Amino acid sequence: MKKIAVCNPNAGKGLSKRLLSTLIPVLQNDGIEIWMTRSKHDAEHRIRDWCNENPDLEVCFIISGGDGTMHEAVNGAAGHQHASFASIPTGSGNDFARYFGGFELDQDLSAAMERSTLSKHDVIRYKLNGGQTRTAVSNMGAGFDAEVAFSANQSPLKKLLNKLSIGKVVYVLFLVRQLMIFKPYSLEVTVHNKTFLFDKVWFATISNQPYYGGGMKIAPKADTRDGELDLTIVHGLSRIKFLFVFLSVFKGTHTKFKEVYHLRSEKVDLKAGADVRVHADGEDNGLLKENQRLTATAIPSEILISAKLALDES
Ligand SMILES: Nc1ncnc2c1ncn2[C@@H]1O[C@H](COP(=O)(O)OP(=O)(O)OP(=O)(O)O)[C@@H](O)[C@H]1O
Repeated sequence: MKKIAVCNPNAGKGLSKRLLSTLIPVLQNDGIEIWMTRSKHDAEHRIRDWCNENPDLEVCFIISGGDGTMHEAVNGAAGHQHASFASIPTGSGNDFARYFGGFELDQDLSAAMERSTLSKHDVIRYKLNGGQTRTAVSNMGAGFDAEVAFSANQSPLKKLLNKLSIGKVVYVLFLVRQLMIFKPYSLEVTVHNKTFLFDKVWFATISNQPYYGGGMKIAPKADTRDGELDLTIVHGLSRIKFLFVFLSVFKGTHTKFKEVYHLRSEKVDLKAGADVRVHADGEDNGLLKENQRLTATAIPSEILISAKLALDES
């Protein structure tokens, strides 16, 4: 099988650049083709071009980066019947690798991949504001969390703090800022042909697997082999209580609060009462426009993942 390593030097708040000096000789030694991404969306475009030129070749895209790079890779390869994916987690969040299992930087990668398991998993197929259909692997969401990530990533402060190796501080600063200014919104949710209205929503997350935001267990029981999506809505809270509940997501204990609504369905349809920012696998997807829809469907056994451990063994 052809193996292509797609390496994002920008992942891990720049840390990846240093890690790549260890990784590249290993990849070269294993005879793996190496692509360095040159900009945002580069991985997606190059993978799409490669798949169009080689529709019948079996390929494993080994992603050295975080969840955003994996998101781009999976979208680039959409429709290619013979693609699989593996992760060498060098991002900041790495929720894909946290759940599926990633490969280490300095090991004999080819040998490790020989011993690994290939398994099929569900993905989230979604449409925003009636636009193009896209895929998320781990999760997507609308509201507070998407706004924190967006504003932190836009900020010139981020570059400066990354240089000082304290890049995570910028998220804390923007979390506090959003906590003060975020305006909870109303949300119409349609599942199983029934429509529910939620008021004062802080965020709504659609999960394929438990983790998001770098290890927060937002949907503790989500499973990528059940053909369903887990919807979590946090609503009707004061700012102070929201902070408390948001922090409890790290442990997955938020589910006991009455303001945290959860359900499981193969399809979810959301309509917001205001413009709300959306992320997919932590990547900014722009705004869900007022009175427009975000529809998400679980596509069973759609993605082939090469991982160090079968999930049953982990
Ligand atoms: N050469 C590059 N220069 C600038 N940005 C890039 C480059 N290559 C990829 N990117 C972008 O870098 C962003 C961050 O990548 P990624 O999400 O993989 O890392 P991360 O944010 O550190 O990890 P995680 O998503 O797991 O928290 C993505 O939006 C991706 O499109």
